Amino acid sequence: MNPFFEPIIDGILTDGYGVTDNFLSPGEITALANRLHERRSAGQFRAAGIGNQSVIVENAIRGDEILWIDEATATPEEAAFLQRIAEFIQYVNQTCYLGLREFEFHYALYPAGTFYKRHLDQFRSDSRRKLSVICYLNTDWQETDGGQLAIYLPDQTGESEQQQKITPIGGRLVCFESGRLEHEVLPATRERLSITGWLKTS
Ligand SMILES: O=C(O)CCC(=O)C(=O)O
Ligand SMILES: [Fe+2]
Repeated sequence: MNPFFEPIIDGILTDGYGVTDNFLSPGEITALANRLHERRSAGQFRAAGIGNQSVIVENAIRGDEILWIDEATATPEEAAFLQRIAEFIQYVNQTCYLGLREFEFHYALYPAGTFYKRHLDQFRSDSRRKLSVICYLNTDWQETDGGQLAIYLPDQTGESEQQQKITPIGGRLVCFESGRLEHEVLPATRERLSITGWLKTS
Protein backbone atom coordinates (compact mmCIF):
# COMPACT_ATOMS: atom_id res chain seq x y z
CA MET A 1 0.00 0.00 0.00
CA ASN A 2 1.37 3.36 -1.01
CA PRO A 3 -0.29 6.29 0.84
CA PHE A 4 -0.08 8.60 -2.18
CA PHE A 5 -0.81 6.18 -5.00
CA GLU A 6 -3.53 4.03 -3.41
CA PRO A 7 -6.16 6.82 -3.02
CA ILE A 8 -5.69 7.71 -6.69
CA ILE A 9 -6.30 4.14 -7.86
CA ASP A 10 -9.24 3.77 -5.44
CA GLY A 11 -10.76 7.00 -6.72
CA ILE A 12 -10.43 5.99 -10.36
CA LEU A 13 -12.04 2.60 -9.70
CA THR A 14 -14.97 3.93 -7.64
CA ASP A 15 -15.56 7.47 -8.98
CA GLY A 16 -13.76 7.56 -12.32
CA TYR A 17 -11.13 9.96 -11.03
CA GLY A 18 -8.66 10.09 -8.16
CA VAL A 19 -7.20 12.95 -6.15
CA THR A 20 -4.32 12.94 -3.72
CA ASP A 21 -2.97 15.92 -1.80
CA ASN A 22 0.65 16.60 -0.83
CA PHE A 23 1.96 14.58 -3.77
CA LEU A 24 4.55 17.38 -3.84
CA SER A 25 5.95 19.03 -0.71
CA PRO A 26 5.82 22.85 -0.36
CA GLY A 27 9.55 22.94 -1.22
CA GLU A 28 9.02 20.89 -4.38
CA ILE A 29 6.07 23.06 -5.43
CA THR A 30 8.12 26.25 -5.06
CA ALA A 31 11.15 24.79 -6.85
CA LEU A 32 9.07 23.56 -9.81
CA ALA A 33 7.10 26.83 -9.99
CA ASN A 34 10.44 28.69 -10.06
CA ARG A 35 11.78 26.47 -12.85
CA LEU A 36 8.54 27.06 -14.76
CA HIS A 37 8.89 30.83 -14.48
CA GLU A 38 12.59 30.76 -15.40
CA ARG A 39 11.91 28.69 -18.49
CA ARG A 40 9.03 30.95 -19.48
CA SER A 41 11.21 34.05 -19.03
CA ALA A 42 13.78 32.34 -21.26
CA GLY A 43 11.15 32.17 -24.01
CA GLN A 44 10.69 28.40 -23.92
CA PHE A 45 6.88 28.37 -23.58
CA ARG A 46 4.41 28.31 -26.49
CA ALA A 47 0.68 28.91 -26.72
CA ALA A 48 -0.96 25.50 -26.42
CA GLY A 49 -2.63 24.17 -29.53
CA ILE A 50 -5.54 21.94 -30.36
CA GLY A 51 -5.78 19.25 -33.01
CA ASN A 52 -3.42 16.46 -33.81
CA GLN A 53 -2.07 16.67 -37.36
CA SER A 54 -1.65 20.41 -37.52
CA VAL A 55 -1.61 22.31 -34.27
CA ILE A 56 -3.97 25.25 -34.25
CA VAL A 57 -3.81 27.87 -31.55
CA GLU A 58 -7.37 28.65 -30.57
CA ASN A 59 -7.78 30.98 -27.62
CA ALA A 60 -11.55 30.54 -27.61
CA ILE A 61 -10.94 26.92 -26.60
CA ARG A 62 -7.80 27.06 -24.48
CA GLY A 63 -5.61 29.92 -23.31
CA ASP A 64 -2.72 28.19 -21.61
CA GLU A 65 0.95 28.29 -22.51
CA ILE A 66 2.91 25.05 -22.30
CA LEU A 67 6.39 23.58 -22.35
CA TRP A 68 7.03 19.85 -22.72
CA ILE A 69 9.45 18.55 -20.10
CA ASP A 70 12.37 16.81 -21.76
CA GLU A 71 14.15 14.19 -19.68
CA ALA A 72 17.43 15.06 -21.40
CA THR A 73 17.36 18.68 -20.23
CA ALA A 74 15.48 18.22 -16.95
CA THR A 75 16.68 20.06 -13.85
CA PRO A 76 17.07 17.97 -10.65
CA GLU A 77 13.55 18.86 -9.43
CA GLU A 78 12.04 18.07 -12.84
CA ALA A 79 13.91 14.75 -12.95
CA ALA A 80 12.67 13.97 -9.42
CA PHE A 81 9.09 14.68 -10.51
CA LEU A 82 9.40 12.37 -13.52
CA GLN A 83 10.92 9.72 -11.25
CA ARG A 84 7.86 9.87 -8.97
CA ILE A 85 5.68 9.45 -12.03
CA ALA A 86 7.72 6.42 -13.14
CA GLU A 87 7.12 4.91 -9.68
CA PHE A 88 3.40 5.65 -9.98
CA ILE A 89 3.32 3.88 -13.37
CA GLN A 90 4.97 0.83 -11.81
CA TYR A 91 2.41 0.85 -9.02
CA VAL A 92 -0.52 1.18 -11.42
CA ASN A 93 0.82 -1.64 -13.58
CA GLN A 94 1.13 -3.91 -10.55
CA THR A 95 -2.38 -3.17 -9.31
CA CYS A 96 -4.45 -2.44 -12.44
CA TYR A 97 -2.71 -4.18 -15.36
CA LEU A 98 -3.15 -1.21 -17.69
CA GLY A 99 0.14 -1.98 -19.43
CA LEU A 100 1.48 1.54 -19.13
CA ARG A 101 4.85 1.96 -20.84
CA GLU A 102 5.47 5.64 -21.58
CA PHE A 103 4.65 9.07 -20.31
CA GLU A 104 4.74 12.65 -21.55
CA PHE A 105 4.42 15.75 -19.37
CA HIS A 106 4.29 19.48 -19.93
CA TYR A 107 4.23 22.56 -17.77
CA ALA A 108 1.10 24.66 -18.20
CA LEU A 109 0.56 28.29 -17.31
CA TYR A 110 -2.92 29.77 -17.57
CA PRO A 111 -2.73 33.58 -17.48
CA ALA A 112 -5.53 35.17 -15.39
CA GLY A 113 -8.85 35.00 -17.23
CA THR A 114 -7.91 32.09 -19.49
CA PHE A 115 -9.52 28.64 -19.51
CA TYR A 116 -9.71 25.33 -21.35
CA LYS A 117 -13.22 24.52 -22.60
CA ARG A 118 -14.82 21.14 -22.06
CA HIS A 119 -12.89 18.38 -23.85
CA LEU A 120 -11.73 14.79 -23.84
CA ASP A 121 -7.95 14.26 -23.71
CA GLN A 122 -7.94 11.63 -26.43
CA PHE A 123 -9.69 13.69 -29.08
CA ARG A 124 -6.55 15.21 -30.47
CA SER A 125 -4.21 12.41 -29.84
CA ASP A 126 -3.75 8.72 -30.06
CA SER A 127 -5.58 6.09 -28.08
CA ARG A 128 -2.34 5.23 -26.30
CA ARG A 129 -3.15 7.92 -23.73
CA LYS A 130 -4.69 5.90 -20.91
CA LEU A 131 -4.46 8.12 -17.83
CA SER A 132 -4.40 11.91 -17.60
CA VAL A 133 -2.41 13.30 -14.67
CA ILE A 134 -2.42 16.89 -13.45
CA CYS A 135 -0.30 18.20 -10.60
CA TYR A 136 -0.76 21.79 -9.44
CA LEU A 137 2.04 24.21 -8.55
CA ASN A 138 -0.01 27.05 -7.02
CA THR A 139 0.80 28.61 -3.67
CA ASP A 140 -2.05 29.80 -1.39
CA TRP A 141 -4.81 29.08 -3.90
CA GLN A 142 -8.21 30.20 -2.59
CA GLU A 143 -11.66 28.96 -3.63
CA THR A 144 -12.45 32.53 -4.74
CA ASP A 145 -9.49 32.48 -7.17
CA GLY A 146 -11.56 30.19 -9.44
CA GLY A 147 -9.62 28.04 -11.90
CA GLN A 148 -11.24 24.79 -10.80
CA LEU A 149 -10.92 21.67 -12.87
CA ALA A 150 -14.54 20.65 -13.60
CA ILE A 151 -14.96 16.94 -14.34
CA TYR A 152 -18.21 15.68 -15.87
CA LEU A 153 -19.31 12.35 -14.49
CA PRO A 154 -22.06 10.49 -16.36
CA ASP A 155 -24.58 8.63 -14.17
CA GLN A 156 -25.23 4.89 -14.53
CA THR A 157 -27.83 5.29 -17.29
CA GLY A 158 -25.72 7.80 -19.18
CA GLU A 159 -28.73 10.11 -19.35
CA SER A 160 -27.57 12.76 -16.95
CA GLU A 161 -24.29 13.89 -15.51
CA GLN A 162 -22.79 15.49 -12.48
CA GLN A 163 -20.12 18.17 -12.39
CA GLN A 164 -17.35 17.71 -9.87
CA LYS A 165 -15.10 20.71 -9.22
CA ILE A 166 -11.52 20.34 -8.06
CA THR A 167 -9.58 23.32 -6.70
CA PRO A 168 -6.01 23.54 -8.09
CA ILE A 169 -4.18 23.70 -4.77
CA GLY A 170 -0.41 23.22 -4.86
CA GLY A 171 0.83 19.66 -4.46
CA ARG A 172 -2.54 18.14 -5.37
CA LEU A 173 -2.51 15.44 -8.03
CA VAL A 174 -5.57 14.48 -10.09
CA CYS A 175 -5.76 11.43 -12.31
CA PHE A 176 -8.50 10.04 -14.57
CA GLU A 177 -8.98 7.86 -17.62
CA SER A 178 -8.12 9.97 -20.66
CA GLY A 179 -10.66 8.45 -23.00
CA ARG A 180 -13.63 8.49 -20.58
CA LEU A 181 -14.09 11.73 -18.71
CA GLU A 182 -14.79 15.10 -20.27
CA HIS A 183 -13.49 18.02 -18.24
CA GLU A 184 -12.70 21.71 -18.42
CA VAL A 185 -10.55 24.34 -16.74
CA LEU A 186 -12.59 27.26 -15.45
CA PRO A 187 -11.18 30.80 -15.66
CA ALA A 188 -9.21 32.04 -12.67
CA THR A 189 -8.58 35.53 -11.34
CA ARG A 190 -4.84 34.82 -11.06
CA GLU A 191 -2.14 32.93 -12.90
CA ARG A 192 -2.61 29.16 -12.62
CA LEU A 193 0.34 26.75 -12.77
CA SER A 194 0.49 22.99 -13.29
CA ILE A 195 2.30 20.04 -14.75
CA THR A 196 0.01 17.95 -16.94
CA GLY A 197 0.72 14.68 -18.63
CA TRP A 198 -0.40 11.36 -19.93
CA LEU A 199 0.51 7.79 -19.07
CA LYS A 200 0.44 5.74 -22.23
CA THR A 201 0.60 2.21 -23.53
CA SER A 202 3.24 1.62 -26.17
O1 LIG B 1 -5.12 21.92 -15.58
C1 LIG B 1 -6.09 21.18 -15.46
O2 LIG B 1 -6.75 21.13 -14.40
C2 LIG B 1 -6.55 20.34 -16.63
C3 LIG B 1 -5.72 20.52 -17.90
C4 LIG B 1 -6.28 19.76 -19.08
O3 LIG B 1 -7.41 19.37 -19.09
C5 LIG B 1 -5.41 19.45 -20.23
O4 LIG B 1 -4.29 20.01 -20.35
O5 LIG B 1 -5.82 18.63 -21.07
FE1 LIG C 1 -7.62 17.84 -20.52
